[in-house]
Amino acid sequence: MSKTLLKLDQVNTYIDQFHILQNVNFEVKTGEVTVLLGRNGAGKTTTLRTIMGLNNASSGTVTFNGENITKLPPYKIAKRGIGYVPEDQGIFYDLSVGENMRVGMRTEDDATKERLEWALDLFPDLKKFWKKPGGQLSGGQKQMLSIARSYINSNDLLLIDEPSKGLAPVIVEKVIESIDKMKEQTTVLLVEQNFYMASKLGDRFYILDDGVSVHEGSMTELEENEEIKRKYLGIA
Ligand SMILES: Nc1ncnc2c1ncn2[C@@H]1O[C@H](COP(=O)(O)OP(=O)(O)OP(=O)(O)O)[C@@H](O)[C@H]1O
Repeated sequence: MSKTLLKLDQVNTYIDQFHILQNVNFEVKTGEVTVLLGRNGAGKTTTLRTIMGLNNASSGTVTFNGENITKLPPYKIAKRGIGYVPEDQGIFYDLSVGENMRVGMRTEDDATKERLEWALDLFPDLKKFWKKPGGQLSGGQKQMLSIARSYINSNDLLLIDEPSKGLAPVIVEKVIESIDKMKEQTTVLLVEQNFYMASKLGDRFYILDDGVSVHEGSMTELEENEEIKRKYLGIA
């Protein structure tokens, strides 16, 4: 059995007066890709933001690598080894591709440079447009920059929010290929509405419905369960 890297235990998060996450429980195991699924507004992004400390859990515990990180500020959580690729990608539009990468670097040691080389081999467009402003990249290139930037630090866990959003099928394939390569080295928690991508990459799944974790299991079990797919994901 692989080790639990991240655990959410009875997590509740409010945004203003709205009770968004309601006793959310789930685990991410080292070396796996865990996919968080659910309809629009189910609370997937809020879950990632709560893990990163960008939304505060009002009760419950987030444990990472055996440490309670629930009350830590976001920069400390990032330093513990969690990379975040937000839904809006978080690109600095006026900075070049190279500057966006350097801003994201925790250190510039040899290991980081090696990871940067690896990421640029994976996404040759980033090398090609190294000096181009981030704002001028295509949607797919911005997604690649955001993923590559999270990868160059030595993180134990990457949180990736809907990487397929707005991308053409051919670019979705490219993003799948890149996450597939990254998962050999980093554990991933993926939020994804594109079931094709989720099933290609995922080992385990959790479904959120109205802020409540309602189902979990192996991705193979979900692929075969037409009822759950229809009820919570609106497919099949
Ligand atoms: N800043 C905010 N202020 C008020 N309500 C918010 C805010 N951010 C999120 N919400 C609400 O929280 C709920 C969960 O939103 P969240 O973005 O986590 O869902 P999601 O599952 O990621 O949805 P999607 O798949 O559409 O991105 C929604 O009802 C949303 O309207």
